[in-house]
Amino acid sequence: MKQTVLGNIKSQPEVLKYTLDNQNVFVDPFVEVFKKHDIKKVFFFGSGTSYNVSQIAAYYFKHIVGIDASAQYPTVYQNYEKPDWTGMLKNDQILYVGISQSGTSVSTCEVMEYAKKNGYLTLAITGNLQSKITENTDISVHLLVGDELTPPETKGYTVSVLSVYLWAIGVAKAKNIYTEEQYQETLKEAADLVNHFQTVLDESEAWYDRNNASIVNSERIYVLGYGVDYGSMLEGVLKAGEMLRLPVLGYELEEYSHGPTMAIGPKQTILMIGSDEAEYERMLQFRTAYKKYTPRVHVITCKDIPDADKRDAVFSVKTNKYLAPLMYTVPFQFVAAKGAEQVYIDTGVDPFEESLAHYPKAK
Ligand SMILES: N[C@@H]1[C@@H](O)[C@H](O)[C@@H](COP(=O)(O)O)O[C@@H]1O
Repeated sequence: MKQTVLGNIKSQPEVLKYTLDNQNVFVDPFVEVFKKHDIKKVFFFGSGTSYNVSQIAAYYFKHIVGIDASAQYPTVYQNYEKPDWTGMLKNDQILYVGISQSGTSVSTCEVMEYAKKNGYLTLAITGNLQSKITENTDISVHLLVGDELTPPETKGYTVSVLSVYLWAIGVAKAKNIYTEEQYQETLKEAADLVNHFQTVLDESEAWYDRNNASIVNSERIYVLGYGVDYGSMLEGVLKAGEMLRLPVLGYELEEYSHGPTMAIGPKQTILMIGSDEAEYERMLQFRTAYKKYTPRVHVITCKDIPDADKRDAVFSVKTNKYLAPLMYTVPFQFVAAKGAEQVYIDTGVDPFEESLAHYPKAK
């Protein structure tokens, strides 16, 4: 049967559970690199959805593992950055991680080749272990998403975020940053979220269904995020942009208040993503202010909002701020896929036929 984006979205409870249950496949080889080498810095690379995952991965490695980590656009990195501007690190203290579900994104493959040629440690995570990216990396591990045969990635995103989270807590355990007890506790939190993912889907779809009329009729959509959910914001922008195809703009929460607000109007939709971090109260302050200019203000969170209304998606499933991006992306998946369906866009077809972004698939 032909895959659909909506079908892939709805398969997430199952595919996330499979990923969690089989995590040794991709966690063990990754943690091994940290056991063998004194890694001081990690670069994460990816394109599109996989770049957005890289943003979240870098956050995890900085804030869970306590290591220097960053997400980079492959081409920008290759042309304008250096592995170590201080010149103090040895090659085997720097790890390059390429994230590519297909394994064929041109710039991600190229930056990994560049890193390998220059003698740095390279590791890829991909859904296809025969793909191009695996030719250019020391180690390739399997992204357990199965086939995603639609042009936009949805389940690929959540499986990738869960995978990089499991990497981070696995490394935290190996480096004694987490005690065995803390590790088990965090693993349990991940399992709890995965086991409740059907509720996340149901609540996201119900939220979309009660708000769809105003969302698909927006003159533009703004997505605002902060902290770890800066990456969630990027993914929200990408999904709505590639499927619903309305003008969609994304900003860091505070940054949006510096100018873009001059254009605010009643036919604009503002979607704010909020985890349990320093900016949470600030987001609620902005929510009250923006509501004076447009009624279409939505907060997506699992924290309590004292005056939550039907525009907000307040999940009954609760989780920590690191895992929350897994669920906060789901409302955007529905905006993108169901919204597209309602305006007769076929998300199974990519109308842009130029094969510039990807290498051809391995046979
Ligand atoms: N339209 C897709 C995006 O949805 C995807 O995120 C990107 C990266 O793909 P990959 O993860 O396979 O490198 O490729 C294409 O551009």
